[in-house]
Amino acid sequence: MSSNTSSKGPVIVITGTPGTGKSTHAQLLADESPIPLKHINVGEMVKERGLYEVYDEEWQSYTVDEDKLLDELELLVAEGGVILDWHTCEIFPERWPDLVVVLRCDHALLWERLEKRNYALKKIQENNEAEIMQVVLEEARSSYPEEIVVELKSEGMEDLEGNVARLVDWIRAWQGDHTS
Ligand SMILES: Nc1ncnc2c1ncn2[C@@H]1O[C@H](COP(=O)(O)OP(=O)(O)O)[C@@H](O)[C@H]1O
Repeated sequence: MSSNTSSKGPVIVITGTPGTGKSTHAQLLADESPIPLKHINVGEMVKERGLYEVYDEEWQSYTVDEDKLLDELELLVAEGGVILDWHTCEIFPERWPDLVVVLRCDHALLWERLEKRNYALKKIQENNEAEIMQVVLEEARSSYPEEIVVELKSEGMEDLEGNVARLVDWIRAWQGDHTS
């Protein structure tokens, strides 16, 4: 069980390979949630607050300073009512999330989305392969209890709307369980 049972809102992790739709889902969920939720784009936070050790030019990515990042996030998570949006989740302590959503996307569609972002070919290939091998899903399953990990398809607008409606229902149920 999460440590956030008495807090003002649940802690929801939205994870998945880059391009699967995490930020799109997190933003819509924050807009539609019956409880105010703060959308934390962890990748942006790492960049803005300098929570990294080096920037790797070759892979166009940051090597995150995990201790610093966890210290910053701990304060936000302790308050509750947050969506943690990141392409990896295993560094978040098991006690943090009430729900871990893993978004999935057909790899050919994902390739197109990442091309539109002008990612280098090598980075597109790496992410494409990670999606095929369901790396993030396995990571989530090995880091958190089975019952809080949910795999959702994110290929079209109907998926997005259906997923967010389902998550809003989950938040209402959470609210019911945590209101005395
Ligand atoms: N379910 C979906 N249906 C249609 N387009 C989507 C869906 N999910 C994401 N997209 C599109 O794919 C791109 C990547 O989405 P984004 O939310 O930025 O992914 P992530 O945060 O996982 O990197 C965006 O252009 C977004 O509009």
